[in-house]
Amino acid sequence: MESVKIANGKTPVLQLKEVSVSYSPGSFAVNKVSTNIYPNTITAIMGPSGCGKSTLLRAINRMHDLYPHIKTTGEIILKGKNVLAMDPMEVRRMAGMVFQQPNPFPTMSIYDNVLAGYKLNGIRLKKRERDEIVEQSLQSVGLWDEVKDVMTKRGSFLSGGQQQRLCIARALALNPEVLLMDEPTSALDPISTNKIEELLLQLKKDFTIIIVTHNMSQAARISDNSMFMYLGELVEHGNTTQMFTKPQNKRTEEYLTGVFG
Ligand SMILES: Nc1ncnc2c1ncn2[C@@H]1O[C@H](COP(=O)(O)OP(=O)(O)OP(=O)(O)O)[C@@H](O)[C@H]1O
Repeated sequence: MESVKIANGKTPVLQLKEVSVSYSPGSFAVNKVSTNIYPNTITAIMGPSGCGKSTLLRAINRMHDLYPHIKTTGEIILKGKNVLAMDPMEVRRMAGMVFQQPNPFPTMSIYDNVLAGYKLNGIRLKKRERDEIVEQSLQSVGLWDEVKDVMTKRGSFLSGGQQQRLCIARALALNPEVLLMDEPTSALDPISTNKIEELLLQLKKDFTIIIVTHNMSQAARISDNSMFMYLGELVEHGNTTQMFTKPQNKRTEEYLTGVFG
């Protein structure tokens, strides 16, 4: 398993040690995945449908906790903290999640949507702090100029691409250590997709991003490193350019060349 080539001289922001997830006893949707994710990188998780990409992403921010029958084992260390032993609310503050379908809270204003994480965490802020966080978060996703005069309108008033940028702003508002994105552009048109891709390249200067994608050209365009998963296992994790030109594993090569997928 490739790991040296992805180290960027910094301490890993996220460490996975033999992480397994099972939906039913004896079968593993994610099977002993171990690797490190380094700061200020974009990591693409690729692999055929059902290989465990979303399951792994959800394990990182403890979303499986909502269902007691789902068992997660191994160690997930985020910024030195043991995710599986932490308060799930704190984990979700440190590991922001963005989904395939833009999901702003439909009855909330754009302004309140950006601050939703604070509300859920019961964190009270002064009006000046709220205004600052909203402006800064919307600026960082390039949405401020488009929405600053319609801040009281509902999030659902925006276009799909704008809604997705609002959801990214909502995650960034909490200043997460890692941004987890599950196929964030697959419901968007090419122009909105392009905008999000450019945005992610900007955001990696300040954040660490993990993105599940079925779109190999997207992975090649924006990611520094790629993980290839197959049947719940992490087959290869390496520098994206290297993986696309010289995959180490035959399965990775077959997937990338379209033999299966
Ligand atoms: N809630 C669930 N209950 C039971 N099994 C599940 C559940 N969610 C996923 N699985 C199973 O776990 C395995 C991994 O699914 P997962 O959704 O993580 O794969 P994926 O690689 O993200 O797939 P896709 O690319 O199609 O989104 C699959 O066999 C799937 O059927």
